[in-house]
Amino acid sequence: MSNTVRGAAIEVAALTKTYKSGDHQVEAVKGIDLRVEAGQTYGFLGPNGAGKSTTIEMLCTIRNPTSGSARVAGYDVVTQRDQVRRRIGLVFQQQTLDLQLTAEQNLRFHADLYGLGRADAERRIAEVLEMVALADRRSDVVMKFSGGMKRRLEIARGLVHAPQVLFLDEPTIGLDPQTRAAIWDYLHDLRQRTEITVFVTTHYMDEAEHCDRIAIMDHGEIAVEDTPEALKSSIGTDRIALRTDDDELAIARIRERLGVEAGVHEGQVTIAVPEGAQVVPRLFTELGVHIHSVTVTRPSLDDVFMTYTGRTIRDSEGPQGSVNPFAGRR
Ligand SMILES: Nc1ncnc2c1ncn2[C@@H]1O[C@H](COP(=O)(O)OP(=O)(O)OP(=O)(O)O)[C@@H](O)[C@H]1O
Repeated sequence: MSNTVRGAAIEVAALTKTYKSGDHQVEAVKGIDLRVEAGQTYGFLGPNGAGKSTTIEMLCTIRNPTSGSARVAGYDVVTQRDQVRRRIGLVFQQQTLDLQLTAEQNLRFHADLYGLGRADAERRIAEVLEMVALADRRSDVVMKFSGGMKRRLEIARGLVHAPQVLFLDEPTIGLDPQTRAAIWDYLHDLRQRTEITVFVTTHYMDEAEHCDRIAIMDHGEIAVEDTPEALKSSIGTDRIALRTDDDELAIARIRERLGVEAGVHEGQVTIAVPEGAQVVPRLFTELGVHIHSVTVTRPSLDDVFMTYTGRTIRDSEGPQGSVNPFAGRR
């Protein structure tokens, strides 16, 4: 099977999904448009409940759209489901390996499902095991593997049938930083060696930096879509985070004296201003509260996320959001 798709690997137009939940309806996806070029690594971000899983499930033909259309690897996800399925690889959050089988047996089982001939299967299995640095563990039962090794094997399995588009839903969730970094190394390597398109959801903003483009979804809509660099430049402000003796008073004074809205994020009073370093002296003279520490940072993808969703990605995992210092900037 050729690994090359010309033009768009994923094309989505006015895609919607409405769930019926008891006597009311949930509009999980509200008419989104997306285009992912072949060969790109595309990051799909958003707070919990934004509609990411629903979207990815529609793209993978697991769920039918309510309306609109989506083409993956050139085929329609509803009317050409089998063609789509043959050309995509899936690595979802749930662990789906057979722990009693060896690494190689798990991959062979998958190769059989996709109808790969014996010679092709052997070649691909050797290649993908090499790619995720598990070649020397091919004969070990998966039960003996660490969390990171299992994840790598899941990725290898998603690649056995040489898909044109690989869908990764939170591929590094719960892994330690070294293993996360290693998995991204494998993904980069994969991109160098093949023309695969990778569509990935993540809660880790540092990982989103690896993507060629990012879409941030919120409340069933695409809030913004661009390259990581362009998104960061679009913010145009620095972020100041303060530890104080009295956050409430600090927030009130910042509003009163500086005319800026502040919020508490991850335990720090946070504001967004154009030239952060120039504002710091005023904080000390005008707030009248004891300031333990101040940090000024240039815009990061965390700030981008906060600007467009009103939450940090870590806040968004909690039960409630918090005040958005970047509010009104969209
Ligand atoms: N089977 C379902 N029936 C009814 N409502 C659903 C169903 N699946 C999801 N939803 C609702 O649709 C909305 C979007 O959910 P979805 O799981 O797609 O979001 P998400 O961005 O993937 O979130 P997470 O990061 O938590 O996985 C939510 O309001 C959710 O409660």
